[in-house]
Order: sequence, then structure tokens, then C-alpha cells
Amino acid sequence: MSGDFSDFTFEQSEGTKIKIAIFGVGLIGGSLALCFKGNPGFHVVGHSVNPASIDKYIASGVVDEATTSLADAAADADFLFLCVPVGRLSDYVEELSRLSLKPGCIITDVGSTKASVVRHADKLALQGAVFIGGHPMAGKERSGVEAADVHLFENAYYVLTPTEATPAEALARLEELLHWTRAHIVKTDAVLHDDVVGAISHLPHVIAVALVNQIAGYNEENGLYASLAAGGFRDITRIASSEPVIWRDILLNNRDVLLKLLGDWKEETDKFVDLLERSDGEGIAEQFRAAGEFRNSLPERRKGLIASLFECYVNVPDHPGIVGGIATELGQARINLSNLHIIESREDVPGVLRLSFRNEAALEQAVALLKSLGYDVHF
Ligand SMILES: NC(=O)C1=CN([C@@H]2O[C@H](COP(=O)(O)OP(=O)(O)OC[C@H]3O[C@@H](n4cnc5c(N)ncnc54)[C@H](O)[C@@H]3O)[C@@H](O)[C@H]2O)C=CC1
Ligand SMILES: O=C(O)C(=O)Cc1ccc(O)cc1
Repeated sequence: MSGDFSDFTFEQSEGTKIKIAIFGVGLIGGSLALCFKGNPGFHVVGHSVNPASIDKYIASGVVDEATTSLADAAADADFLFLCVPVGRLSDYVEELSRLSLKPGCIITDVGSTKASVVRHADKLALQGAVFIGGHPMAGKERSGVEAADVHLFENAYYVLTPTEATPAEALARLEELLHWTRAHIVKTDAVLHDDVVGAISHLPHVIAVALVNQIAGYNEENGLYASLAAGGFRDITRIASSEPVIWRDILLNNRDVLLKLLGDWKEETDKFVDLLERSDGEGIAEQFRAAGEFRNSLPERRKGLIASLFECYVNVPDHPGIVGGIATELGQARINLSNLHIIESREDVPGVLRLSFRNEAALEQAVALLKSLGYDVHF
């Protein structure tokens, strides 16, 4: 979904607000809450099991109200979003099934795996509520309500996994609400979701963590590994800094899929062992050619899993004030920078400035502007 949402209003009876309950107001729950808080017709309630979190939710302004009582959060809610770690999702659906919920209300989750929670909800009598599995396929390596971001889901895919039993009217209502995230809704089967997301998200997280740990081992012997890893290595392993408990639950939940994927991964790495043992240069080049061809055929810069980075690099001579000058030029052209990072800045070497933007349009405008000003810019 794209375009201007200022004319989008959720249908509601006069005087009553749509109540949206968010269980677990962390990165994802908090980001959803921020999306919904933009509509005066919504009342957003946050739930946490931890009393200390309640004040934090309110103080950070992501919810209208917060409580440690599951029953109070759920009472009269029109939509209930389960945003806790994957290992707790089925327990939450079960606990909610024991409460008296508003007839026709929709319970949905945001878990990174879908098959187990959908299967579990299917078996429960939900007392007039409807469960629809969900997975907003955007995130970050940071966690907690402090990392919540109203823009997180913009232009990302948001997967829903309805079953044959899901009432079409309920699905339409959830889709309508999710327009507030500005994500693109995709509907698919929960088992297929876990296979595909296992391959494109869970496996890369495992590989990133294993790779970082391998290098950390070498670094214990010689600190030069960490020193030289500051650039590209750091970027390609960003997701290795993801939240351990969240990822423990995801991997255990998608265990069978991951075991198969890791078997295939071993075969891929063994291929390189064989090519190297035989010094097969043509075979190695062919691996790169095939990978490049597939990678280049992927949709460009759609925000999604392993978020695309809207970044460029600018070579900057070590002149005082040059970084400020670039930021000022961008500001004057009303191009919003989301981050600026100096990768290397010693007196005797030119620095490299990494500029990050929120979207592709801003990146393209910045590159055109900086090139026109004579800067050496590359992606
Ligand atoms: N991190 C990411 O990039 C993405 C995560 N997800 C899914 O979203 C869900 C939430 O993840 P994040 O928001 O990233 O994590 P988070 O750590 O930022 O938030 C988790 C929330 O759950 C609560 N929580 C933690 N352990 C709990 C427990 N044992 N019982 C009850 N509440 C507990 C925390 O207090 C916090 O409010 C997970 O199911 C994850 O798989 C989905 C898309 C992206
Ligand atoms: O940080 C990234 O690039 C991610 O891949 C975030 C992410 C993590 C888990 C998900 O289920 C979806 C997205």
C-alpha cells in the first residue's frame, strides 16, 4: 500500500473508539502501537507481564494506556496483537481463549514463525474471537520499546496466514487496520511461510552469528582481525547483533526447517572446499557468476527481510568542516539523512563517509546532488 493516508479512516460507530491491545510492547509491538496512535479513533493499550515496563510504555508515548492485567488489556478489545517472543505465542492465545473477549474480535500475532501458533489457535475454542497469523517482515537488530519506529513497516511485506476457516470479513477488517502500517499485505500458507522465511531470514541469521563467532575465535589470538573488520565485515554481519532470546525461540520453533537448510548449507560450503582443493578457478568463478545473476535479478531495494540499506559512501579528504558541509548541503536541499558515519578518519588518509537515508528516493536525490557538487560518491 502506498500513497497518502491522510484520508484513510477506519469505520467505527460514533463516539466509540476502536480498542487495540498490544501484548509485549517491544520493537515490533511498539512500532505497531506508534502506527495506530496516529488515528484519533483508536485507543491503544499496552500489556506487559513486568510492572516496571508499564511506566516506560506510558513515558515513551507509544500507548494511550498500559497494564499488567491480561484480562483488562483484552476486555472489549477489537484487535489483540501478540508481540512477545515466538516461544510464548501459543501460551498467550491459550490464556486469551479462557477470557471473555469481545465477540468478533481479532487476535493476531507478529511472530517470525507461523505454523505452530496457527495450528495451536486452530485447536482452541476462541469464544467468538478469530485468530489470524501475521508476520510484519521488517525489523532491526535492536530490540525493546526504545527501538520502536513508526516508519518500520513502510513499504515492507506484512504476511498474513489465514486458514480455510478464517472468515473473509475478519480478514478484510485486519487488512484494513494494517493499512496504518503502510506495509504491503501478502497472504500465504503458514507452513510455506516457515519454509521460505527459514531460508531467507533464519538461515542468514545463523550464518552471520557463526561467521562472527569464527572470526572472534581468531581474534583471541590476534587483535588485527577485529581492527580490519570495521568496514564490510561489520555491515554483512549486522544481523548477528540481534536479540538472543527472540532468536533462540525462532530457531527452536523452526527447528526442522533449519536442520534441512543447514544440511544444504553444508553442501554449499563443501562445494567450495572441493573447488579449492582442486584449485578449480573456473569453477569458483562460475559460483560467483551464478550467484551474481540470481542476486541481480532480485527486486531492487524493496524494504523487507534483512532490510535493504539506503546508503551511499562519499570519499572525503581530511579537511576540517567537510562533513558538516555535506550535511548542510543535504539539509538545504531538504534531503533527510537518517544516519551519518565516518568510517575512517586519520590525518594521513582520506576518510569515507557513510550516509544512510530512509528511502530510495532520498538516496537517489542525495547521490545526484553530491555528484553535481563534485564529490566522489559510490554505493
Ligand atoms: N526483531 C525483529 O526484527 C522482528 C521480530 N518479529 C517477531 O516479533 C516478536 C517480538 O519481537 P521484538 O519486538 O523484536 O522483540 P523485543 O524484545 O523488542 O520485544 C519483545 C516483547 O515481549 C516481552 N517479553 C519478552 N519475554 C517475554 C516473556 N517470556 N513473556 C512475556 N513477554 C515477554 C518483552 O517485554 C517485550 O515487550 C517476536 O515474536 C519476533 O519473532 C517479527 C518481525 C521482525
Ligand atoms: O534486521 C533485519 O534485516 C532483519 O532481518 C529483521 C527481521 C528479523 C526477524 C523477522 O522475522 C523479520 C525481520
